[in-house]
Amino acid sequence: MPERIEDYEVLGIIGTGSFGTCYKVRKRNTSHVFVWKAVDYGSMSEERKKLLVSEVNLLRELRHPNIVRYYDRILHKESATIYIIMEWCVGGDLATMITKCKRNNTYLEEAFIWRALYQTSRALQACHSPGRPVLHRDIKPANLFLDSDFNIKLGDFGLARILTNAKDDDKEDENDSLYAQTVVGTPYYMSPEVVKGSKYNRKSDVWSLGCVIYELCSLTPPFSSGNIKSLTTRIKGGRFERIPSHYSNELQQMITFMLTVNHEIRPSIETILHHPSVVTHIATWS
Ligand SMILES: CN(C)CCCNS(=O)(=O)c1cccc(Nc2nc(OCC3CCCCC3)c3[nH]cnc3n2)c1
Repeated sequence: MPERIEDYEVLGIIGTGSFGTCYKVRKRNTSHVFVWKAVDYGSMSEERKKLLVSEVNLLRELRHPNIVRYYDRILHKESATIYIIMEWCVGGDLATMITKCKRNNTYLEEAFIWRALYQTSRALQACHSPGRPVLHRDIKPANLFLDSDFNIKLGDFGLARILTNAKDDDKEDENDSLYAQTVVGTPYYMSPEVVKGSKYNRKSDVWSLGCVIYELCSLTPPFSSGNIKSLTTRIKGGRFERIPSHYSNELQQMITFMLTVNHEIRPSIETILHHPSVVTHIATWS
């Protein structure tokens, strides 16, 4: 029996993402808490709607301990809204965690940062697997969530890409780079190759992940500026301050490796997961 929106009780709104409104909901018959993202598809063209439904169906197949679980979708024709039902991540997102550290003048534990690197890499490995290259395109702290055991959950798969364009279906964006279209804020995590207009590729996710891991250490992104022009110049230059001195040289070297400007020599996710530093740190933790 397909689910209906009446099966859920809305507990509250938690915000609007790059594509729709996000609610915390409780399923009436089990009391389990979920998130649903309500997306208005009323203004979408027929083919965009088909793309959206096929993308959401694809997401339901993405089952991984470090990827936010997509459970189901409810097509509410009366309001031309699709409700995407997802796992509620009780620990919130890394952007909020970084903000709290800045406010309290505290730094994150190095062990947590290695774990975040490992778990996010495992999530990307699942997306980069040859069978189904679902490139993420929007790796940033606000898209990385935490469960009750502080495990990382990568969220907002692909959706941002498809749904951000949904609004202006009629007009094509002048900048065709899909990544640029999905960036709803300042592109702090955009890779040099995408800045230069090349196609987004698996190594672009590695660059963005490098920026996120840097930010978990320094509480600020490796490349920032007041305007996009100088930000993109800094990204292409690839130079950044060392992470705070209490973090190990090993972690500094791993981040430097991921932030290699030339994507051809930048490590792949596989290289990162098999890197001796990662293997050593994960062994001490697990
Ligand atoms: C940085 N801020 C904009 C957001 C801070 C975050 N606070 S919050 O939203 O209340 C909060 C507090 C505690 C837990 C959670 N859990 C959670 N949040 C999601 O999305 C957040 C939402 C995404 C669109 C933009 C607005 C925020 C999930 N998506 C799938 N599973 C999710 N689980 C959220």
